[in-house]
Amino acid sequence: MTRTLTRFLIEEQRRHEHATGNFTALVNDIRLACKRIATLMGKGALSGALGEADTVNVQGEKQTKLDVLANEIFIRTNEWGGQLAGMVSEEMEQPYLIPKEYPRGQYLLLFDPLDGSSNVDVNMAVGSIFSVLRCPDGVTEPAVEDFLQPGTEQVCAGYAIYGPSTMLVLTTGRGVHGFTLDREIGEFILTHPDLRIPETTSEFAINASNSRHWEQPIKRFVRECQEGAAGPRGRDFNMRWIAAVVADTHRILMRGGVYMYPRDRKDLAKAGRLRLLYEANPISFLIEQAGGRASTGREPVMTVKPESLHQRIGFVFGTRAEVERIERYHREYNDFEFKAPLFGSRSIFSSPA
Ligand SMILES: O=P(O)(O)OC[C@H]1O[C@](O)(COP(=O)(O)O)[C@@H](O)[C@@H]1O
Ligand SMILES: [Mg+2]
Ligand SMILES: [Mg+2]
Repeated sequence: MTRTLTRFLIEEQRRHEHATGNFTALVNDIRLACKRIATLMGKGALSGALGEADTVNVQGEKQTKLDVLANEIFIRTNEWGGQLAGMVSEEMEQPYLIPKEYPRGQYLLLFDPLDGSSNVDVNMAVGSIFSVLRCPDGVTEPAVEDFLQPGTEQVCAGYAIYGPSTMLVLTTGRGVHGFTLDREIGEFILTHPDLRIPETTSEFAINASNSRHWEQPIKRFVRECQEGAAGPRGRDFNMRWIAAVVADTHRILMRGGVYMYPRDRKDLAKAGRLRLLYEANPISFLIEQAGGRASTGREPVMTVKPESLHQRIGFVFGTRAEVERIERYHREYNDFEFKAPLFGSRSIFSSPA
């Protein structure tokens, strides 16, 4: 008999002598929210919910109608169960506290209800990303600070990807496991147990239209990939960019690769494009649990102490050896920066372009 997500969660729960079942119930509610969004996404234009809403979120981005609906689904599906004390969403400026008519629990849920919003109207893969933290003991009305926990404090992280098939991929700190939605029985079936990222890769992902804003270490890494067999890497690389980090993450968990949305000079006020708490941290937990590495380019993402709910961060993740190479290029560049007068324009960092 195939193993369902429900069975997987119960078996995980049985491993913890003092487990109350609250965590299992929480993940089951998150699963239901993702199924509801999958059904909505599957309707496409028939849902009548394509296009932009006339609202702007805290990031200053125009919201799509589906951003708003997906957010509503996550809130309504998870608020009443009794496992949560509060939630944080990409689409809401302040934390959402569980209404008084519902019991409050010991967990905090942080999520990106719809990732890859720019793909929605063109029927491309999108997803939902979530991270679960413990609410500090004795806190029933969590304040912003209670959510600002480093990624290492996550008890669970995952995403749902709404593609040709709907999958849910998660970790509770014991490996990464992928479940495929069997639409006939409405249950997620364990189809990809113990995902491991391959040790080597010839695939990189970055939005090349930003190249003039990149810092030198990223320019060097991408240039060397593009030079391929004719350059210092001595082999050819291919490029992919889905414009939905959840889908780029899924590809990398399936067959390896390296994703970069680095800190750049496009908007110096922003430390990057992706959000630390509900995009970079949950993806980092998954990637590291699958044997990869997740970094800002300079340090592991999950050790970064968050300062605000919607802070952005430079993000590089995937096949460990490639991320370590990018980190080495940053260190070498920092060293070079301090000794610049000696090297002039002939250095490995000076881009020919
Ligand atoms: O438009 P760009 O620069 O390619 O950025 C794409 C990136 O932005 C995102 O769409 C941001 O996420 P949201 O869609 O949740 O806002 C990422 O998923 C994706 O990797
Ligand atoms: Mg997103
Ligand atoms: Mg989003």
